[in-house]
Amino acid sequence: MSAPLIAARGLGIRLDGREILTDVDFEIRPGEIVTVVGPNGSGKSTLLKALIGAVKPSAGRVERAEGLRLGYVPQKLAIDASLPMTVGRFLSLPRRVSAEAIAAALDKAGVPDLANRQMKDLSGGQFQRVLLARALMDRPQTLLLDEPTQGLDQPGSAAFYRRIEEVRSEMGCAVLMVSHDLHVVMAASDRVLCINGHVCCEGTPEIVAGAPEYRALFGSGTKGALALYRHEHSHDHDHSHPHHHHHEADA
Ligand SMILES: Nc1ncnc2c1ncn2[C@@H]1O[C@H](COP(=O)(O)OP(=O)(O)OP(=O)(O)O)[C@@H](O)[C@H]1O
Repeated sequence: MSAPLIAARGLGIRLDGREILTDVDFEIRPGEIVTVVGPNGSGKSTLLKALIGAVKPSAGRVERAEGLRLGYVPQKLAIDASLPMTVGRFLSLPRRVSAEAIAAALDKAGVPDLANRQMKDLSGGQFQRVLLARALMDRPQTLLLDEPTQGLDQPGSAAFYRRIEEVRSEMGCAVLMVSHDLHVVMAASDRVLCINGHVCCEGTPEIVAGAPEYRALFGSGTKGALALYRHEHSHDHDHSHPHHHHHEADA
C-alpha cells in the first residue's frame, strides 16, 4: 500500500476554548476519493482546514508528504460583485499565469469557454467549476473540496462529481471532499469518513451506510443511494479497499 499523502494522527482541534475535533485518525492515499460527511457543525470544514495547515492542532498532528501539492476549494468565497473581473484574471491571482495554463485548467474543470466571462455573471455551477479550475492550476496531488456542490441542483451536483472522478483519473490526484449530498456521495466515493466531533465510522460507502453510528446521525434512508452506488460501480476500480457487495446494509 502506498504511503499516505496526508494523515491526521490523534488530531484534536480547540477553537475559542471549545473542543471541535477529538482524536481524529485519518489518512488519504494516492488516487482515492474520500468524502467527509457529518451533521452541521460537526467539524468537517475544520478538519479540512487543519489538513491544509490553516488551523493549528491542539493535540496530535497532521502529516503531509514532503513537497505535497494541494488544491483547496473553500466552502465560501465572497467576490465583490461590483468589481469587474474576468474568469481569466481571477485564475491568474495572486500570481500571473499564461493564457495556455488558464485554458488548460478551465478545460480540466469542464468549462473550456469561460476565460473572458465576468465572474459576477457566472451561474452557481459555472462558479464552482471556476473554483475547481483554480484549485487545479498547480497540478495538485491532493484536491480538497469543501462542499463543492452547494447551491447546485441534483443534475448539476452529479455532473460536478462525475467531472471530479474524471479529474482523478486524468491527473491521478487524490480527492477529499465534504458533502451533504449523501446520495451522490455514495455513488462517487471510494471511502466515506463520517464525523461528529470525532470519527464516528469510516469505510466503503456501503459499510458506512450500514453502520449504526451513521444511521443514528442520518437515519436509514440511504437505500436509493446504495442502489445508485451499486449501479455506477459495477465496473472494477483498482483500489486497495475492496468493495463489499453484501446486503447487510439493507437490513
Ligand atoms: N474560527 C472559529 N472560532 C470558533 N469556533 C469555530 C471557528 N470555526 C468553526 N467554529 C465552530 O466549530 C464547529 C465546527 O465547525 P465547522 O465549520 O468545522 O463544521 P461543519 O461540519 O463544516 O459544518 P457545516 O456542515 O454547517 O458546514 C462549529 O460549532 C463552529 O461554530
